[in-house]
Amino acid sequence: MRLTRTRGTDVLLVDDDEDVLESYCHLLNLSGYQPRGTASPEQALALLGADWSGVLVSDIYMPAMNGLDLLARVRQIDPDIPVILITGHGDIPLAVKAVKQGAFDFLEKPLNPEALLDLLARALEHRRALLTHRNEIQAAVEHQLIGTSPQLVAIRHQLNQLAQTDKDLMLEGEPGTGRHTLAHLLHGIGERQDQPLHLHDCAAAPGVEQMKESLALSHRGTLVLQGPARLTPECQRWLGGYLLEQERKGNKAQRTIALFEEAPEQLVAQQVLMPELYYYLSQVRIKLPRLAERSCDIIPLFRSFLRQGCKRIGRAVPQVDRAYLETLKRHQWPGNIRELRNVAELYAVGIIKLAGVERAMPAANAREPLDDLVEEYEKRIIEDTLFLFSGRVTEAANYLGIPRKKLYLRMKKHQLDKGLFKPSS
Ligand SMILES: Nc1ncnc2c1ncn2[C@@H]1O[C@H](COP(=O)(O)OP(=O)(O)OP(=O)(O)O)[C@@H](O)[C@H]1O
Repeated sequence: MRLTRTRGTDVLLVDDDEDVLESYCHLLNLSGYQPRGTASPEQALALLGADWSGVLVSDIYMPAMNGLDLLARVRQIDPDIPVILITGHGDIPLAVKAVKQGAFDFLEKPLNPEALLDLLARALEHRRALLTHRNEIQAAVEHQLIGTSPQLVAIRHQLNQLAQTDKDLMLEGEPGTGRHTLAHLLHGIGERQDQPLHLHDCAAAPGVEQMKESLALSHRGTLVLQGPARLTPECQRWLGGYLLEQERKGNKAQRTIALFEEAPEQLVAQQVLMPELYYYLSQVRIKLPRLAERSCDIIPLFRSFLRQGCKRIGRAVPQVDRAYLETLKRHQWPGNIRELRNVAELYAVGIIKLAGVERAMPAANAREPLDDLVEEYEKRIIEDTLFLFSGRVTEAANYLGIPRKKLYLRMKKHQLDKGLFKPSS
């Protein structure tokens, strides 16, 4: 019996006895399956891929490769391909060993056809549900993380894999590089998605008792630690012990994601991050690059934020000239993606930043006296910025690069009330 590919095949059978293969295939064909059989485990392995939606059924005793070795090799291709092993009559210890090593289940010889069909139906359903879930995760990650740089592609891949585990981890990166975005995304695509995500500001709540409160608030969900090096040494040691204990126990009370702004190794060297907490958290780590280090993502991000900004205020997406896009690419982006988002949102409301000197969109009407135009322009910029920061004057002043007091004076001159820009609740 020769195999060419697994497409269209939902059950792959492996047995060194060709007659047995024939009879299994016959039974499965009659039951509506699309089986393929092979006497060669190597050939079966060559046919499998990580996205195959079928089930592998194999004899455990074969001269070329025993079923347990075949199982281990299948798990290297995709640990979730269901493998059903056929054991000798009464060989329960071996069957139990196979299940411990990841087999979906086992059946004893002589095979009971009904039991085989029943088990196959369950295994296929399980596999299909798992692949659907995997695809959903992938789609969510693709949709929410914009960018095609090699760094971002690697991060997406890491996220897809992490979403299928319950591992605690550390996320390192400068502010604005997307640490909170990744933490929320991981929570949203993982098994704890229906439970709370709780943010713990370690500088504001550094003690053990405060940590215990946050652990209770994130029970069954996700705890995001913002800057764990700001916790007291006592709290860090306590937390390190708690997390380790939870991991040993299995079935953790919550998943913990620690966000770092500085390199954790440096914090350990400075003796502000306790080694026990560092070693525990550093088992899984994702490093987010600065935006300037992945410049090919700048334009797609800008365009996406611009589209979102325009949609929110109900304006058509404006044309962006090439020279301006070049300016964006050359900028160093000390505030990373957050800064880019602000620039794109200002662009959406008509303010062009970063073009060497800030300039407005070409004036539609230049017949008024210059002073009036300048006044009008200043008022519009202040309005737009207040709109962008939802009436938060300090942030708007920082953005415009003027002292808060000066902004208040200009707001008074133009009779602008910050309350008008606050989102209505
Ligand atoms: N890959 C990405 N694709 C699209 N948007 C992103 C991406 N990464 C981050 N963002 C957006 O950039 C902004 C900043 O991201 P985020 O808040 O996650 O950064 P951060 O590193 O946690 O910094 P901060 O602590 O300042 O919030 C957010 O508006 C977020 O939606």
